[in-house]
Amino acid sequence: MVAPPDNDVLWARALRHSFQGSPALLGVSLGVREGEILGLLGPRGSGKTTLLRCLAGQLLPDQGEVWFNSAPVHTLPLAARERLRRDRFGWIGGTPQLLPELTARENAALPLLLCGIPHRTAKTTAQEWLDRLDVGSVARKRPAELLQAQRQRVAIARALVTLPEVVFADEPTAPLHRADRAQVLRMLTSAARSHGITVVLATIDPEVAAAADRVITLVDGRPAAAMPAQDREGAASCSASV
Ligand SMILES: Nc1ncnc2c1ncn2[C@@H]1O[C@H](COP(=O)(O)OP(=O)(O)OP(=O)(O)O)[C@@H](O)[C@H]1O
Repeated sequence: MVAPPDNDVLWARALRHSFQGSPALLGVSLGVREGEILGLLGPRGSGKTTLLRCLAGQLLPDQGEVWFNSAPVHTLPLAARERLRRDRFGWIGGTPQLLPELTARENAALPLLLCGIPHRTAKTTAQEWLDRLDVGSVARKRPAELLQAQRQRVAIARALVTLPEVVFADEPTAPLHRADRAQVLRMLTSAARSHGITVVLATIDPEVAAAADRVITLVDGRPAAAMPAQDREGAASCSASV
């Protein structure tokens, strides 16, 4: 096994994965530096979510390696990967999945409570993040009473509330109206930058990817730059800016 470079917080080598024989990742290698915002840009079905899930330890790749802070993730047993996800990572999906019986503030506070933070502190910290994301005024409402855009802001607050080392964001602005997108993206990136949080941001939208420090374009399960030239021409609509 080759050890990853010391300055990469996340490092993946030659990741391959198929679902029921149909390939989703065809050999992706990448490194993410501490505090970096890395964009993964690609059309639907290009493997962005599968790559994020492998990097986050949610999914074990069929082949290849994932390292976090110079320790292998792909060889960890399930319970250790779940701990890693709970304690060190945050996840923002394209559809906010909040617990319906909890208020917005309780949802945002949940990761802190799971880490054993006292209730009062967890509530105060969650409220601060909701305020920062402009949903402080709906903190006592339950998800069913919120607009989809508000639910997504709560989900983003929940992902940031523990100040995780890495946030994986899979189309984080997808449920938002166009006017809201830039603002929410700015909040996410400025919160990440001010706390030194590394972000891996998957998106289909080049405007969203432009918020990243560096962009890797995926096409058909591999980085566009790694494709043979004749294939790359066909994928010119989402060209790489690595
Ligand atoms: N759980 C799954 N079961 C079966 N096939 C899957 C599963 N997840 C992804 N795939 C397939 O793997 C390929 C890559 O999908 P993936 O979701 O990683 O791409 P994506 O770039 O994130 O696309 P999207 O923007 O649509 O989410 C697609 O062909 C998809 O249909």
